[in-house]
Amino acid sequence: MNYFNLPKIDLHCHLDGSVRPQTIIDLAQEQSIPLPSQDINEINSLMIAPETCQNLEEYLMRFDLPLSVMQTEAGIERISFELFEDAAKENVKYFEVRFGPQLHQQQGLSFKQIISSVVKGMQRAEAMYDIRGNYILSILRTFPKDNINAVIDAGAEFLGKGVAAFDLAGAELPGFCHEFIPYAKYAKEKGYHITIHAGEQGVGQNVYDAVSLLNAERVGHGIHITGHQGAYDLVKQHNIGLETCPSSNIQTKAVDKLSEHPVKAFYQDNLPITINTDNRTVSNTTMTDEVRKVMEEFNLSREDYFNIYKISIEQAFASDEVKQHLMQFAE
Ligand SMILES: O=c1[nH]cnc2c1ncn2[C@H]1C[C@H](O)[C@@H](CO)O1
Ligand SMILES: [Zn+2]
Repeated sequence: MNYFNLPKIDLHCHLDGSVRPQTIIDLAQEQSIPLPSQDINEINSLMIAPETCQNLEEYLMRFDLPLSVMQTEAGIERISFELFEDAAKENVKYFEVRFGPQLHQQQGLSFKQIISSVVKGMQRAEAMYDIRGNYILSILRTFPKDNINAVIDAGAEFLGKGVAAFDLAGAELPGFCHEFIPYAKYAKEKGYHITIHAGEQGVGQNVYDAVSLLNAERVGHGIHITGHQGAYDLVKQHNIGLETCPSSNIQTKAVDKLSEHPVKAFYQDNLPITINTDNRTVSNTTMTDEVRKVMEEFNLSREDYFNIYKISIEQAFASDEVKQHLMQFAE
């Protein structure tokens, strides 16, 4: 099967984990930021999380370098444009990209400037290519909470105009959801969709909490519902979208190898699974690669692929008009 040509939908991809290495070099030069090397291969290998990663925390250390050049409006706009361009060129028809506005204030940008820059880059790509998208605002779970509502307020202006949802990301501790109830409630009241990274690092209860306490409509990863019957049943009962990211899960040791990934078992049990990249540079992947890996490892057919494509449409935080557009590509 030609995986490159298949129409694809990516609902879980981080902007800062998906920066082109050459862009890091260009922007560092423009912004007079010293780099450990000027060699593109060296920069690339500094950003890719190695197979020897022990856990999610080690994986997350790869984001400092890209973030160092994502502190100006022009840099952020360019990186957003290029990510949508890269995705469009491999036939991604709809793309939800997430990022943490709190990580882009090192040089004093306001949340409005930051969010407006990512949206502008996305819209420039949408005008040039056959791709549609939305942004998801990720709050870092380990950061101080005093500016979370300011992020939500700044993003609310862009709802329906490039921003669609609220997320929690970063290291996953057991029980983290309890601390974020008022923030998720506030985001929901403002009109955000809710997706939460949960059940990535072994804690199925976190998925249960994300759905029951934070009103999550989808969860990032969610794979550890396998060890928690209550979470599994809740996901099934409420048709909660599971944003699986197989390569990333292997790097963070969420699973030991692809054959042990529960994505096929979930699919066979009619859970709404989607296939996504998580971080194109840090996980050294594309949607073409993720789809190929899953289909080949689990012997999925073309019909299975389009079932998953349609689940992604159903789970997308997109307008009805965009969903209708995406249905044109379905078989
Ligand atoms: O897979 C992930 N799990 C939890 N947090 C993640 C993952 N990938 C990236 N992040 C974090 C690191 C980024 O700096 C942040 C915003 O994109 O989100
Ligand atoms: Zn993620």
